[in-house]
Amino acid sequence: MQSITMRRPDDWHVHLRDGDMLERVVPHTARQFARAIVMPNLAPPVTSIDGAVAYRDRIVSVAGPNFTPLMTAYLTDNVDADELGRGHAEGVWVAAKLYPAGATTNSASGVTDIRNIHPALERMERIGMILCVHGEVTDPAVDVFDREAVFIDRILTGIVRDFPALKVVLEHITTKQAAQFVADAPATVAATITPQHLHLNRNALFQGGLRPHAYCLPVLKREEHRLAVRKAGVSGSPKFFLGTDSAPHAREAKESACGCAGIFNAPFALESYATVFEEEKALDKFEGFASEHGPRFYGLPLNDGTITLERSDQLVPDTVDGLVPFHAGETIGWRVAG
Ligand SMILES: NC(=O)N[C@@H](CC(=O)O)C(=O)O
Ligand SMILES: [Zn+2]
Ligand SMILES: [Zn+2]
Repeated sequence: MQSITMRRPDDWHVHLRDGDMLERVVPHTARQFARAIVMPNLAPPVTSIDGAVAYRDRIVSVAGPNFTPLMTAYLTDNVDADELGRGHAEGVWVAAKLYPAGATTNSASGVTDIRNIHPALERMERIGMILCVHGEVTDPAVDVFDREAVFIDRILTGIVRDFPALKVVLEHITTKQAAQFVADAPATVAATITPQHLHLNRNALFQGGLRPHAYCLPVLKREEHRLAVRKAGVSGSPKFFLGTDSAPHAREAKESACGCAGIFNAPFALESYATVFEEEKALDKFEGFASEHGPRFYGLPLNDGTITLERSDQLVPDTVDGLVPFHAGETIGWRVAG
C-alpha cells in the first residue's frame, strides 16, 4: 500500500501547555488532528470554567479555526460538582481528569482519596460527563512498574462498580492488566494508547545509557505488556483509541539529574501509529482507532474531511522547535501529505 486516506483523526489525550511552549507545540497537533482532548495539568491547573474558556481561547488563537480543543476540568479534593455541571452544560468541559495526587507532572493538586470526589463522580454519571483517568497509585510501597495494575485493583474496579453509568477512559494504558480490564469491562469503559507504549518496552530507558527522552508516565513496561497493548490497539475493538499523550518538556528539563516525565510525540504522531498498524498487518483497523472509536465513545460526531499518509522515508530530526521529538534520529516510513 502506497498511501492511506482516511477520515480526519482526533487526539484524545494531549498536553498543549501554555505561553511560549503552547505556541511551539500546538501547530503539530493541529496539522494532523481535527480535535483533541486537552489535558488540564497546567501550573496552576485548570479548575474553573473561566480558566478553561481563557485557555481554550489561547489555544484557538495559535491553532486557528481548523482545530477544536476539547477542554477538561482538573479534579481536586475540593471540586465543586455544581461548577463541573455548569461547565459541562455550557459546552466548556467535555470531560474531567482524575490525577491521583503526586502521580505525574503537575498532579500536586490532584485527588488524595477517591471518596473526596464521589459527589463529583455522581454528578458526572448523571449528566453524561466523561471521566479521564491517570491510572496509577502513588503508594510508595508499590513498585513503580506495578502502579497501573494496582490502581485497577484498588481504585478503578470500585469506580466502575459504584458508578455503573459513568463513562471512564483509562488513559495511556501500559500493561496487559489494563488491556484485559478494559476489554472485559462494560461498554462504559475505554482506553487511550500512546505511540511510545506501542513502540517501546522498558529496555529503551537504558539503551546504551540512561535515556531521558524515553521517560514518561506511566513508565514503559516489559515486552509482554507492550505486546498486549499493541494487540488491544490493533484489535478493532471500539474500546481502544488514539491518545498521543504528547507531553513536551524543555530539553534541559528532560536532560537533568531529575528529569521530567513526558514524551513529545506530536510532530510525527500519525506516522508513528501507522508504522505500528502496518507492522501488525492491521492497516485496515487504523481508521477506526484514529478517527472513529474516540468520537463514538465521547458521543461526538465523526469528522468530515480526510487526511492522507504517503509511503515515504523521512528522517526525524534531532530537535523540533528546540524540543526533542519521539523517534529523533530515526527514519520513519510514512509522511502526512500536504
Ligand atoms: N505522560 C507524562 O509522562 N507526562 C504528562 C502527564 C501525564 O500524562 O501523566 C505531562 O504532563 O508531562
Ligand atoms: Zn497521565
Ligand atoms: Zn498525559
